[in-house]
Amino acid sequence: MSTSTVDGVPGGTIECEDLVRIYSAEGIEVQALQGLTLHVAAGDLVAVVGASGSGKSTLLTILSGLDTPTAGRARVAGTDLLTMSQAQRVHYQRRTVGFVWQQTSRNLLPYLTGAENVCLPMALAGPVDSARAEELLDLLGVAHCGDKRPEQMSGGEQQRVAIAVAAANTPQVLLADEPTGELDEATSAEVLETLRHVNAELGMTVLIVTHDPTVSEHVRRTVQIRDGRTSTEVLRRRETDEHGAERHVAEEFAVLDRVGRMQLPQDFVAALDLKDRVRLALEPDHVGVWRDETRERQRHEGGER
Ligand SMILES: Nc1ncnc2c1ncn2[C@@H]1O[C@H](COP(=O)(O)OP(=O)(O)OP(=O)(O)O)[C@@H](O)[C@H]1O
Repeated sequence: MSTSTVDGVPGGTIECEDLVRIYSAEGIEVQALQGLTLHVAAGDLVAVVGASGSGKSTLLTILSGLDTPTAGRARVAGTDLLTMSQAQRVHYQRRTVGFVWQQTSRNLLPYLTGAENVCLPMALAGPVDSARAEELLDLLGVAHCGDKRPEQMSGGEQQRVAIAVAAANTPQVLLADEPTGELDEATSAEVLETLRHVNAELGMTVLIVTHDPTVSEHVRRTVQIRDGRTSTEVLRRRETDEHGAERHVAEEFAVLDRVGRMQLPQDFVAALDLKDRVRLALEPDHVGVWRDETRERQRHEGGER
């Protein structure tokens, strides 16, 4: 297969600094994002994971240009999401970013075939290149769905065609909101591999938002959101030992913001029963964090008196 028409544009960066989103409903304010900072390099493949209500969908809605943050900075592929005009927003949504949503009904029109669905975003943005649509479906392993309507496809096929739709206008960034939410484990793995393929073959930056922790096995970088802020990250890489054997190495990092704030992973806090106040010490090459024994001592002495 020729790659001449499916060549992508180089991926775009995602830069979020101190992002805040406050929803007000009937006098009650909810801080869905509380100063979230996230930087994604061009061409990277990143998963954002977090519990229900942690702010994942809010972040994705902002990155897709459907919502505006209350405060902070957000730039995607050089577009400032806080100051863009209406015309820029339309261009941004048609050309700069592509989206895959959890619900297939939001991704594909039921009365169009797979190929027609892929051609639709092209028609909205300019001339239709049906050869490119076919090549995209082929690249994503769903060429056989070109003539089928969504109801004639399996859930996994629908999501892979949806990825082709999202990639139709060669966006620099592809955003996926719970793309495997309605799929079983094996089909989920297939869809995640398809996103990985899009990233590797077309060079698009791919950001997947999910509550599914197994996604981290398919991506290089997993960012955890907690209470509307990025808390920890896991980076995965392949390493070859001196005998030539390949192994996967996963390292956990905490995210430090501009003013030096970070969140300790929940399991670290629980393991050492850390609460209220911790003792800190700067060592030559690391920072030590201990339980506040002084408080316990004072409490103990107070009890003895
Ligand atoms: N339109 C809205 N109006 C009021 N509050 C909202 C709105 N959208 C989200 N929220 C609140 O903001 C917080 C973050 O919600 P968000 O949907 O971003 O979380 P999430 O991590 O995507 O959760 P889930 O995995 O359940 O979709 C939650 O407390 C939610 O109730």
